[in-house]
Amino acid sequence: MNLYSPYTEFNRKEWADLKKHQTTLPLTKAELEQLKGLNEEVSIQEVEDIYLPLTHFIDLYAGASRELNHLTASFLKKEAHHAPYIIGIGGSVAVGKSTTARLLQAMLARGKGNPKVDLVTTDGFLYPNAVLQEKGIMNRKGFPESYDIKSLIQFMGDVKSGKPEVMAPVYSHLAYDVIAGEENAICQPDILIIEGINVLQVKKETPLLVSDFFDFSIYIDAEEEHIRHWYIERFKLLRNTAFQNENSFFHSRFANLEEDEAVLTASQIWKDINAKNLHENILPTKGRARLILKKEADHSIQRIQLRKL
Ligand SMILES: Nc1ncnc2c1ncn2[C@@H]1O[C@H](COP(=O)(O)OP(=O)(O)O)[C@@H](O)[C@H]1O
Ligand SMILES: CC(C)(COP(=O)(O)O)[C@@H](O)C(=O)NCCC(=O)O
Repeated sequence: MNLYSPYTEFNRKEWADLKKHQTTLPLTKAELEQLKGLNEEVSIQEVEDIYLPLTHFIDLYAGASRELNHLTASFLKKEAHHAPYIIGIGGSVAVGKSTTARLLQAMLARGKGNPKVDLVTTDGFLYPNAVLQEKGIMNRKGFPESYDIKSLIQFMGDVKSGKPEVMAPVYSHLAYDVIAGEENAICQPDILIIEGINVLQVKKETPLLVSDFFDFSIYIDAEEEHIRHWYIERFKLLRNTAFQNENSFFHSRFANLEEDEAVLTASQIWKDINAKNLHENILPTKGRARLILKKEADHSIQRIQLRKL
């Protein structure tokens, strides 16, 4: 007997067949290049097969959610306030969350009525390095205790309740730290995408969860061996690019590593930090996502699972 699964599963072709006929691609190849992260592969075919049906589906959901807000307000004899449609994107370090988030942002913004779509990453809510050092958890960056989860939940609540301007702190991968005094203003977007490894986590210390504010959620999935490989390849690329910048936190540590040393270093960081975090805190949240996108070794999405309930 097959166990009940809360997900309906599609292979790539089945999913691609769901796209509306005669839809023109909202992105050019050049724009796609700009949105791609380091060591990420996304083809125009991927946009057509995966992201076009996905954008259409989210558009439908967002429209229905706006309608529901109006119905609820009318029932309560209140004015409907501006509540953004919030999409959470989770998954491992180096799985390609930021590429998916940027692609969705660009495509949703080109949809009917040209909605205002903002994107925030949860790394801005990491404690600054000085605080992590004080707490003795500098090697736990990305683990639940390294985030100021209360500020993140306050931020989500303020955005969802339609505050005219909510400030999001900014993280720099170059400085490997939150940038003191730098913030992005989030001003009543129609859609907010929030991306980060921790967005689907259940933390007992706070009565509310980040995901309580989500209208839709996506988990980017792949076999660990692929993600590990992507992490190491990206580290090798960073050694020749970002780490060469003298302002990079990693400049003095990693810029002059030989190739084999770089592979060893990246493998060690993966094993000690990111793989541990994946097993303990990220993978267990997969089943909480509305949609799971499973990537193969070439980064292409080949399996899509959509929650039935
Ligand atoms: N040390 C680094 N220096 C510069 N950029 C980095 C560094 N580490 C990660 N990045 C970039 O930061 C972004 C987020 O990376 P990550 O948190 O691993 O999530 P994902 O790969 O799932 O988007 C990616 O675009 C990646 O290329
Ligand atoms: C900053 C991150 C924790 C990701 O943060 P996110 O935006 O997912 O909240 C991650 O990219 C990271 O730096 N991890 C620490 C180990 C490492 O340097 O790979």
